[in-house]
Amino acid sequence: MSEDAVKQMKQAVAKAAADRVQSGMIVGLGTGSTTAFVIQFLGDRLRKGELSHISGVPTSFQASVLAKKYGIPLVTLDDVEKLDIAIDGADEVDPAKNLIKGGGAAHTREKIVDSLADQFLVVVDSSKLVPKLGATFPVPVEVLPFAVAPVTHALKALGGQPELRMGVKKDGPVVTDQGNLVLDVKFEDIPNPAELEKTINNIPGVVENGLFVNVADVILIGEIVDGQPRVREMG
Ligand SMILES: O=C[C@H](O)[C@H](O)[C@H](O)COP(=O)(O)O
Repeated sequence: MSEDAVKQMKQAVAKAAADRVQSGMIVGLGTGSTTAFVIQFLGDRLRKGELSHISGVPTSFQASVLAKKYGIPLVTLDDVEKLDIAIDGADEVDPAKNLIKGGGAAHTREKIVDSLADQFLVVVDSSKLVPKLGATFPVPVEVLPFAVAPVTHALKALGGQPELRMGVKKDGPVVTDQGNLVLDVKFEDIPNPAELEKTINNIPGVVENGLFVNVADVILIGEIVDGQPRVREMG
């Protein structure tokens, strides 16, 4: 699939998601290349007067910067108890609507914000659909720097192959918005994602992992059909 085709799929699904937001809503703003388009489209709708009085809860520094750029007023979790909708991307989606997230190291805040929404809407291009979680993507695990060694041992004991995520255009490891590190853990098989999500989070020193089980309400998929971008909802 060409880069241009992937961009078209992301834009199509992002527009469909932004069109579902209504005036007055409190909206969780996800992180990543797909949700960057969502934030841009929400800004466009505000500017055109199609939408008014929305507030965004950003899931990362990136989302916050983009929301400010596109004129979306922001609130924090100190200001609101719940959200009307959260729109977020994913790295993998299985047929049961379970996800792997955290390719941008933002999964900790994303899980908090996404789980507080009345509706958690996931936006992906068709390349993210997998028959089973873990097929193409490792599970990102945010870890306190102090605990990287013991958490690495514990993840190996669970059958995973953890690798410290390294920076691009920055020497040394990726540091999350919370000041922690990320271990990307490849598992040969994830027979029970719900159980693995809980087991990993139970390791002392783990802040949060990127398995999102039973949290997504709606999955919108951008795809190319007969050369044209199209959006469908996972049944
Ligand atoms: O940490 C990042 C997030 O979980 C993203 O939502 C996820 O990595 C998908 O990003 P993208 O839309 O860029 O593929």
